[in-house]
Amino acid sequence: MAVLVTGGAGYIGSHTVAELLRQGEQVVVIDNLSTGHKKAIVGGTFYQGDIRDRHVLDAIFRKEEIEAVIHFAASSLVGESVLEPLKYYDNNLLGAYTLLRAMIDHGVKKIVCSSTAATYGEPKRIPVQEGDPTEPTNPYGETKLAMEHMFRWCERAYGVRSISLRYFNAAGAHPDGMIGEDHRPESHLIPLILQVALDQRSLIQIFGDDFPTQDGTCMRDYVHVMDLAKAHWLALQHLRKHNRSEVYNLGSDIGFSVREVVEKARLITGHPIPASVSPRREGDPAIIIASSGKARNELLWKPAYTRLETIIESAWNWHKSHPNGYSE
Ligand SMILES: NC(=O)c1ccc[n+]([C@@H]2O[C@H](COP(=O)([O-])OP(=O)(O)OC[C@H]3O[C@@H](n4cnc5c(N)ncnc54)[C@H](O)[C@@H]3O)[C@@H](O)[C@H]2O)c1
Ligand SMILES: O=c1ccn([C@@H]2O[C@H](COP(=O)(O)OP(=O)(O)O[C@H]3O[C@H](CO)[C@@H](O)[C@H](O)[C@H]3O)[C@@H](O)[C@H]2O)c(=O)[nH]1
Repeated sequence: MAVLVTGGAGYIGSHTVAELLRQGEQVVVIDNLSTGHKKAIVGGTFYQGDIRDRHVLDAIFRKEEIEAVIHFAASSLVGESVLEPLKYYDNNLLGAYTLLRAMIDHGVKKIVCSSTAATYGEPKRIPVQEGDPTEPTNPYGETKLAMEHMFRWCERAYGVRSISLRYFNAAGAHPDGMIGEDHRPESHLIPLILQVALDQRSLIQIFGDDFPTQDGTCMRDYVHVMDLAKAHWLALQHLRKHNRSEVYNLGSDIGFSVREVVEKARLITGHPIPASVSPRREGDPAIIIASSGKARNELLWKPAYTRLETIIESAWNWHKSHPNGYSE
């Protein structure tokens, strides 16, 4: 039996495929390569296709023996989602719906899916726990929350069990140096900062310094992509053993401001990394920091790369050795 990974050519998906293969799982990947890279798929059987295309899904479910699905395929940029909300309803909600419908029709009843800290919006308390209010401040978080709810309703009606993993800010790269982050255009803070360190950009723009935080810049919880990958395998094991739906936060449980991230990157790269302050980016909450105690207790998740220095160093190793990402 195989695990179907949607979005396995993407950043977090490709690291999870590597981890699943290391654990001895059979892997099948579906990806439309809209933001992913064929070179990032380190093994398994690859189908190039769109999860909103029922014919492709039917062909995969008929041909492969799929036991469970790990679902990454989505659009995931906060700023873009404010400018193009319908793209998010289409890809994230219609995508999840079409996938779920196909799973049900083919008798596949386990799914681990990528959710996000953006489901909380501006958290009511820090660190944020899974039972806290979810009030997204952007369409991206809204569509991921709707996806979570859809899975929960389908548990009762069709017996589908889901684990939704709400990741905080993914960063870092595989220690082997074979895969890493390559988004085009890049919009995430750490890779953008490292592009400045590689002299590919002249400066990093800090989106707002008037937030209610210690230095006025947004605070985020950065979690290593290898730790996220491991959590997916643990979640799959949990579903196999307990057959129960759950939601888990996945973060390092420590917050760093944008200025602190820039400062740490200066120390690690030895580059001055010029920065300038520009207006706030719409949809950005001031502070998001996880409480990941539930995942640590129930999934026995033990993140190995929790220090921000280690996370930035690992990303820096990838960017230095692949200055043009997968294009080389
Ligand atoms: N990167 C983060 O910090 C972060 C944080 C929280 C949640 N997430 C979630 O994790 C998941 C993966 O994020 P990522 O950073 O690896 O993104 P990514 O863009 O690198 O990966 C997404 C992959 O899905 C594919 N894809 C997109 N739409 C598709 C479709 N309709 N059919 C088939 N393939 C499709 C893309 O080609 C890409 O390979 C997303 O669901 C995202 O919302 C990411
Ligand atoms: O050039 C930049 C880019 C980002 N930021 C700031 O840096 C922080 C992190 O931004 P970014 O790396 O774009 O991540 P987020 O917008 O926090 O979103 C990420 O983290 C979320 C979970 O917290 C996920 O849901 C999203 O998919 C993922 O893109 C935010 O405060 C941004 O305003 C800047 O100041 N300048």
